[in-house]
Amino acid sequence: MEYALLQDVAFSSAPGYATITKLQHWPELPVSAEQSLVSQLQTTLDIQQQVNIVSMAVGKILPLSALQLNTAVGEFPARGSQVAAFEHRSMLVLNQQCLAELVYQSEYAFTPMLQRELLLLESEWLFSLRNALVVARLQQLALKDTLTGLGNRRFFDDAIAKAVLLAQRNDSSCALLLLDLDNFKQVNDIAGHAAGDEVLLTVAGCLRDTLRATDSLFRFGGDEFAVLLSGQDADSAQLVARRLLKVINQHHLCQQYKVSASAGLAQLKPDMDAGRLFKAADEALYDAKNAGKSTVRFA
Ligand SMILES: Nc1nc2c(ncn2[C@@H]2O[C@H](COP(=O)(O)OP(=O)(O)OP(=O)(O)O)[C@@H](O)[C@H]2O)c(=O)[nH]1
Repeated sequence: MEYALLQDVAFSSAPGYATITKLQHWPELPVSAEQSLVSQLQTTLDIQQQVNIVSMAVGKILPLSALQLNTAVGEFPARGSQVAAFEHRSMLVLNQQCLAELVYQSEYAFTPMLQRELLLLESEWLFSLRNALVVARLQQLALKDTLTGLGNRRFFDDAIAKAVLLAQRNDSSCALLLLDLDNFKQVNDIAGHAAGDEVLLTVAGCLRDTLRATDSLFRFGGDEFAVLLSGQDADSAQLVARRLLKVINQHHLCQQYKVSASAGLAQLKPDMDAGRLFKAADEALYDAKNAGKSTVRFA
């Protein structure tokens, strides 16, 4: 079970450099200096914390300016990292599986002897890192729609609650757009489930390409999608909604299958909580469907 999941965490491509921040803010770690690196790493399954532990250990070998772990589940710079003159990259491999890439930066050159020391240190990390990657991957999977990779309903429930709280605290805008495809069922009925999946992937692609923040996109299952808009995007939500519908409705695959999208849009008002915002958008979507589909209605 564990090893099958590991296929998922395989590092497929080497990401680029990450943004790095200042050295003096490196935090104190809640582990004693006497503990071995392995036992320190075993205290946490959090990748970021493991990176911070390793960066402290590397700091005892050489004056380190930056450390970043690049994985299939994200990039993890050690807090306090800053760009330096010399860089050394190392692939972390366990049982012939590439777990991650580790990027070191220092104002001092990485001599062959230093590289050997770093290799020894890396070897102490591999099992803890493998376990942390599996956990991170499972957490990601639990929040993602398997077909499109968009956030799922569980992710959405959490995200809308946070977005509403944030908007209320900052006195900023927040809007919710609910989309439902029109005539989607017939794609499955006429062209088969695979063609239906292709249409759903196409719509997800249209949403991704049209919107900036992909983490505000969700699929609830079936042919229902949600878009959470915050700040300036929420202020121009009507424009965004019309643009999204246009992109979907004009896509050649949607036209081929005569699929379009209907949408309901609601803006957060002072007396609303997340539940009421959702209800308002849902009612607007219902109105859009009743109005003959392929249109957007505003709450
Ligand atoms: N291909 C595919 N179909 C799915 C998936 N999930 C749900 N469906 C199908 O999506 C359809 C959604 O039904 P409806 O929303 O009633 O279909 P519709 O034709 O768009 O109805 P209107 O919204 O009234 O236009 C059902 O036939 C489901 O079986 C999926 O992951 N892949």
